[in-house]
Parts: sequence; structure tokens; C-alpha cells
Amino acid sequence: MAEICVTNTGLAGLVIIEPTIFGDDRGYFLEAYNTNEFKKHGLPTKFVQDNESMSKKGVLRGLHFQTNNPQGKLVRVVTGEVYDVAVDLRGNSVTYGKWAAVVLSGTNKKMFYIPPGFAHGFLVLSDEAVFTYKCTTPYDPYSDSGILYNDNDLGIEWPISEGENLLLSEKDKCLKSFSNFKTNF
Ligand SMILES: Cc1cn([C@H]2C[C@H](O)[C@@H](COP(=O)(O)OP(=O)(O)O[C@H]3O[C@@H](C)C(=O)[C@@H](O)[C@H]3O)O2)c(=O)[nH]c1=O
Repeated sequence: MAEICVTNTGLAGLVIIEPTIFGDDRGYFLEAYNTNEFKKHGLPTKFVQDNESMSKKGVLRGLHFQTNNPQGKLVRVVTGEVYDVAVDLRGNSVTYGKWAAVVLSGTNKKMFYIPPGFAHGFLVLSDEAVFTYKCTTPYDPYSDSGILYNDNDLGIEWPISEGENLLLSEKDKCLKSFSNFKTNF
């Protein structure tokens, strides 16, 4: 069993996971998920959905969450590089409204485990990025919700270059502000 290294962020339950990478002449091998290893570290082991997206440079997806059956997400990048952000929306949390970020790339192979009750989004830093994630509960289009990525109260420091054209979905351009969001997590 290949070991993972788990690093806490300042937000309870939100962790950075680094897998063991076995490199050789052919390339590399890693375990992207191993139930026993996750159990050993007290991480969730029930995932019901695997997703993949590809995005161009400057694409920003988020900040997303589901109101009814909040999803825990184990996210990583296969190729490319993104700036990945998670915002604590858990009403009873001492870090409610706080965010943490990590650069995930096809080179560093880092993963982010984002517990239920967080909003999540990412900005693509490379020409293209293939992003993949496991979810602890199924997608529910009826409780799909979100907060604007540049909400002033959240104050997320996105690494957006001068004059860069961001590409957002029509849905993401009209997300609500944090102050309008009433937590029910
Ligand atoms: C997320 C999702 C979307 N879809 C559909 C709905 C829509 O027609 C199309 C694209 O959906 P979206 O525009 O919401 O995709 P996207 O903007 O990539 O949404 C994702 O963003 C990141 C930041 C997350 O955290 C994810 O949980 C998810 O919300 O795919 C599914 O069928 N199943 C799913 O699980």
C-alpha cells in the first residue's frame, strides 16, 4: 500500500493530500485513492460519483456547493495547473466564511479533500487543465448553488494576471453574494 501524506489547512477537515509517486524510466505510478489508506487517516471512504472536466487558461469555475445534500470532494489535476479554493460555509464552524487555497497540478499531484459544507472553485493557470474529483454524495441539480468568486466579503486572493480575460459560465456570472447566503449546513 502506497502511503499518503496529509497536511491540515487552518480549516477543520480541509486537508491537502500528497500521494507517493513511483517514478521510473517509463514514467510514474500513483494510487489516486485507496480506501484503507484513507481510513487510516480518518478521511472519508464513501464516494458515489467521479467527475472530470477540461478547461482552458483563464477559466474560473465556482464557487459551487449543494444546499440539500452537500458534497465532500476529493479533487486533483491530471494535466495542467489550477489555483483551487475552498470556502467554509458550515454555520457552526469557527472558521465560517474563511477560505484556503492550494495549487494543484499534473506535476505536483497534490489533492485537496473538501468536506461537505464548503463552497469550491478553481482558476486554470495553464493552457489547459484536466480536473478530476470524487464526490461523497450525488449531483443534485435542484440544490446546485454558489457564491460569486470575487465576493468582497470573502476577499479571495485569486492569482489573476493584469488584463487577463476570465472565462466564466453564464450561471457563474450571476451567482449570489456571500452576504445573501444563509447557511443551512
Ligand atoms: C457538476 C455536474 C454537472 N453536470 C452537468 C450540468 C451541466 O449541464 C453541465 C456543466 O455543469 P456545471 O457548469 O455546473 O459544471 P462545473 O462548473 O464544472 O461545476 C463544477 O464546478 C466545480 C468548481 C465543483 O466544485 C463541482 O462540484 C461542480 O459544481 O454538466 C452533471 O450532469 N453532473 C454533475 O455532477
